[in-house]
Amino acid sequence: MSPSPAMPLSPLPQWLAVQQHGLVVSCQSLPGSAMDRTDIVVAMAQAAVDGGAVALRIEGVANVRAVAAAVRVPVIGIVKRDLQDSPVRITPFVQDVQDLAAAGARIIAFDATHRVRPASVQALRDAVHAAGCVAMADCATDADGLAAWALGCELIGTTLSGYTEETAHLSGEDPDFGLVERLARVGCRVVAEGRLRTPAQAAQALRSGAFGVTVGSAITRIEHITEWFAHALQRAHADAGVQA
Ligand SMILES: CC(=O)N[C@H](C=O)[C@@H](O)[C@H](O)[C@H](O)COP(=O)(O)O
Repeated sequence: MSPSPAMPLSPLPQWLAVQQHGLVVSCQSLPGSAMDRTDIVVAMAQAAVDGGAVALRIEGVANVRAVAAAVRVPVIGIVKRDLQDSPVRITPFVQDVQDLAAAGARIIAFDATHRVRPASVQALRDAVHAAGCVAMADCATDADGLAAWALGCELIGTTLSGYTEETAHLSGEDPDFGLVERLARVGCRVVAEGRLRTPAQAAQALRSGAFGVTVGSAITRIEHITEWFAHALQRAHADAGVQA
């Protein structure tokens, strides 16, 4: 990305400004898992708040409604859909935005990547603002982030780095600290999100210039956490077998 002059920060409501440098916990059960129940999502959300989360990222209108009623911190609402004619999954429709706002989300996140999509980034941003909410643009690249920031989205998430065709080479890698740093350096308000697994990585994201940090799987997806440990044991066992 060619260097560009720092861009002015878009205004942020006071209730969100005070949460700068805080931890957002994404409480998203894997679809169909034993944890995929609204009462469990609410319990995870409450436990995350008790642990110090300043905001929660919640998927699905019913889950957003239940969590927003149960906690005092802001909810970042999303809806995930698997569409036939677009790779965009996160909050693809204007109607999704309106439903999330009605359910109590104060921040609404949506896919802001440059891909074939049912609703433009601008239309989604307009709908978020018309509902009186804060717009979080889930991005994969510098170009996505800069475009969303220029459109007036208040938060730029690195959520989709590693999850698009263009960035697939980054999947399985560390968090995309480079993307956080480059976008923050040119003046974007960045939320680091995606593949943050440890407190040290969360701290590194802040040092890279992030406004806030979102952690999901490493806190709320027992299946993933268990797999990480189980695979580590299998690898250690296999290594020991080779050495024996
Ligand atoms: C790519 C995509 O669809 N990400 C989703 C966005 O809401 C969630 O599945 C992630 O859990 C979330 O972004 C947090 O990331 P991590 O679970 O790596 O901490």
